[in-house]
Parts: sequence; C-alpha cells; structure tokens
Amino acid sequence: MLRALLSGLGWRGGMWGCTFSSQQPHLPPSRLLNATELVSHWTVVFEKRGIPEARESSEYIVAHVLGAKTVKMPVQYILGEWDFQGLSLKMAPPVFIPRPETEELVEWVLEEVTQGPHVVGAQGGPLILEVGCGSGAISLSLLSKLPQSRVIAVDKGEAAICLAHENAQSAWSFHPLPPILCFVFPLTTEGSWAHLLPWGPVDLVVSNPPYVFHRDMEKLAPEILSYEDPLALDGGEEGMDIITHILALAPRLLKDSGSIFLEVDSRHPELVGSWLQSQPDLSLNLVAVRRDFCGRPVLQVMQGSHMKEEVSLPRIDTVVTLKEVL
Ligand SMILES: C[S@@+](CC[C@H](N)C(=O)[O-])C[C@H]1O[C@@H](n2cnc3c(N)ncnc32)[C@H](O)[C@@H]1O
Repeated sequence: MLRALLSGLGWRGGMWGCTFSSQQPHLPPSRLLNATELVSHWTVVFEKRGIPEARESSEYIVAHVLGAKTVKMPVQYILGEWDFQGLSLKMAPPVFIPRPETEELVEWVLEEVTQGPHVVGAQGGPLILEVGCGSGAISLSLLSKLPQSRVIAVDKGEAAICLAHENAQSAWSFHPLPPILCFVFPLTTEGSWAHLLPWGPVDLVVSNPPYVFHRDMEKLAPEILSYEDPLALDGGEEGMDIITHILALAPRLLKDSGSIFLEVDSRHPELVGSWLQSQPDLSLNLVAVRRDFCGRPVLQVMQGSHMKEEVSLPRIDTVVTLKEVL
C-alpha cells in the first residue's frame, strides 16, 4: 500500500508534486499537494478498490509516510524546510510559512532597486527594513540578490526572529550574504521605532504584514489556524492595523522618495488609498498596485511629493495614482 501511495509522487524543487500515469485517477497536473489533498485523493482510490475504512487508512498511511502524528499539519512543518526564491529555509510552527505569491513581492522590490532611479543607499546599495520578517524569507532573498544591500528585519515574535537568524546563518554557509540585523519587537508599540534610529532612515520598507480581516480569520483552513501564529495573519477589523502603523511611521523611518512595498488583501488598495488621503501630513502616495499570480495586490507607497510614472512592467493590472499630496 505504501508503494501505491508513493508511486504517484515526485519531489520537485523541495515541493511535492504529482506525476501520475494515465492509469492513476485524475489529479490536476503540476500542482502542489498538501497532505490533506493527498488523503482525499487516496481515499477515492481506496474506495474505488473496495478497501475498507478508506479515509482512515489513507490518513494513517500519509501520516506515516510523512512522519507525522496527524495529517492536518502543513507539509512545510512536517518536512521542516521549504524553498523560497532558491533558498532552502527551515520551517517550524508557529512561524508563518512563506507563500509562493510572496516571491513576486520580492521580485518587484528587486526590479525597483535595480531599475528604479531612486533607490541608491549611501554605501552603494539600499538600506531595507522588513517589518514582520517571520522565517526571514523576504529579507534573505533580497540580501542574496542584492549583495550591496543591508537589511534590518523586525518581528514581534521571538520564535520568528530566532528562525530568521538560523536561516540567515544557514544561507551564509552557501552564499556570502551581507549581514542582516534581526530585532524582536512589535513595531506597533509606542516609541518602538526609535530602536531603528541608529541606522538612519531606510531606502525601502518591505512587509507582508498580518492583513486578514478579523472576521475572515475563521474562514482560514484548519491547518493554518491550528499551527500558524494567528497574530501573523490577523490584521484587525479591516486588516489595516499593522499596515497603518507602518505607513504612519514612514516620515520617521523612510528617506525622502523612499518606497514602502506591502502585500495586502484585495480590498486594501481602496482602503489604503482613502486612509492616505485622510493623512495628508504623511506626504505618502499610493503610486502603484500590482496583482500577484493569486490576484492578491501588492502596493507601492512612496514618500514625498514625487509621483511615479505609470509602470509598464508585466503582471501589472492596475496602476493607482493618487493626487499629489501637498
Ligand atoms: C504574514 S507574516 C509574514 C512573515 C514573512 N515576512 C513571510 O512573508 O513569510 C506576518 C509577520 O508579522 C509579524 N508581526 C505581527 N505583528 C507585528 C508587529 N506589530 N511588529 C512586528 N512584527 C509583527 C508576525 O509575527 C509575522 O511573523
């Protein structure tokens, strides 16, 4: 039975994929499967073949093969590592598992740094602040592709910062990365931003913040709710709690003409746009909105009176240009 279970699986770039033959029951091609989907798939197979207690057998075998006591655990935690932007990162609950769509946020930042005219740090590379670094996926990818850059990574969770630090050390053993500074503190606490002052204003702020609307939290998949830190996901009533904190700190943290890149919910471009209009003192403009391959928006907000020209890069659905803030 074990052989039957594994025969359709292939290991591709650190992810489980499927390469089923035409005799196997249909599964979408080249799609990643989590343990729950594997159980469902093999339950159907077992039922068709008259195997008693099809679901229980399937659950038991998948759990056994993956070395887990329960199949509800996300496969990234079971495996203990996951690939992101070519880096193999250690994963451990409850630290947030980086999602594939966030790789596009990284790519956009890389484009901005390499092609944009405004991002040149004092030492030849940008100084980047990541708010809510989790496992360090975004920060370490940026460092690995931008050898002149320096990154300050902040997270409110000690487990996250420890994991980011561990992943940085492991990445250094493969690539000579520039140093990363990791700090544990909630950026939302009064005055906490002052910890960052010694490094001076940054060229870029990047964040995949907690942005799920509080009322949507219960709709998340059970394995997310059981294993991932809810505070990594719950963005408050309108998912804006951390987003507005980051934006409000921009005048203190960001250089003039610096940018903030934020992965957000599909309702946020409008909400963030209205919020910025209500805060003219911040002198921030929402200059571009891109959609990642999941259709989720990534926002670019710029400091100062600078207005960005319409961006003509692939995968841009919308470019939102607000009136210049006086
Ligand atoms: C959605 S996760 C993103 C993690 C990582 N950047 C990624 O994309 O995989 C959000 C992260 O923000 C952190 N976080 C939540 N509130 C925070 C706060 N007030 N200050 C700093 N970090 C915070 C969480 O601990 C979590 O690691």
